[in-house]
Amino acid sequence: MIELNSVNKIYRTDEIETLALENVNIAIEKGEFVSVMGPSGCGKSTLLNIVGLLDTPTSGTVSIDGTTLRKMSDNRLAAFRNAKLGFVFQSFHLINSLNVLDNVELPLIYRSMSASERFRRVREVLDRVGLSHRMRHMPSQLSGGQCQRVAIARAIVGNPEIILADEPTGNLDSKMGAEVMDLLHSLNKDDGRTIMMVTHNEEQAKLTDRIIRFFDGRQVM
Ligand SMILES: Nc1ncnc2c1ncn2[C@@H]1O[C@H](COP(=O)(O)OP(=O)(O)OP(=O)(O)O)[C@@H](O)[C@H]1O
Repeated sequence: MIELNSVNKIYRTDEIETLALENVNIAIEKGEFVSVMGPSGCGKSTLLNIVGLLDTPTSGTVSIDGTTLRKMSDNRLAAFRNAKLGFVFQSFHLINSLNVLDNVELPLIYRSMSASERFRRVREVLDRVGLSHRMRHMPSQLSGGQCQRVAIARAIVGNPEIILADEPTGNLDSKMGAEVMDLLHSLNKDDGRTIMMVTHNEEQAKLTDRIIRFFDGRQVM
């Protein structure tokens, strides 16, 4: 379902070239929960950005559900990303000036949905993450774990098949981290969503279906 073939990514600055990904070949099946691990600077975020269509490989191809993404226009790419992918980040990336409801509603604004339909959907996902009673709170009035659950609600509100999570528990204590992991496992097992998660936490990675390890831009077995 997610397929990377011979993907290379080179960052060029005036002074140096960095080969951030070298000949990466990955296939992730629908419904899999995969962890990506490796030391700092080995290319994990680059990989997630490429799978998330936020960046393009220097060479090689990325396809999602059989659609090869190289040839798409920016507009189509944005629509594809909005429909297929949900993102969760280490530092939540909530908009601090918007309340929980408005943050979660954001991905739906670009869809042709009535306001009442959008509200119904936001309520549904906030119920799913156990936070509908915090709908009118601002992010600053929530705990870190609650912020991450709001971010997860925002990631799933558009019903994407794939969730890309970049160190989703990196800013949380172990109890809140465990709650967020339980939620991700439920989104995988109960809702059948495919999850690709970058993590530094070996214990969490062991509980996923598969660990992809990187070192210096290359996959290691
Ligand atoms: N925009 C950029 N321009 C130049 N070099 C970059 C850029 N982004 C990343 N790199 C380099 O590419 C390599 C891979 O970086 P990446 O952020 O993917 O690593 P990472 O494994 O996610 O690291 P961390 O665990 O510290 O977040 C690093 O050597 C980094 O310095």
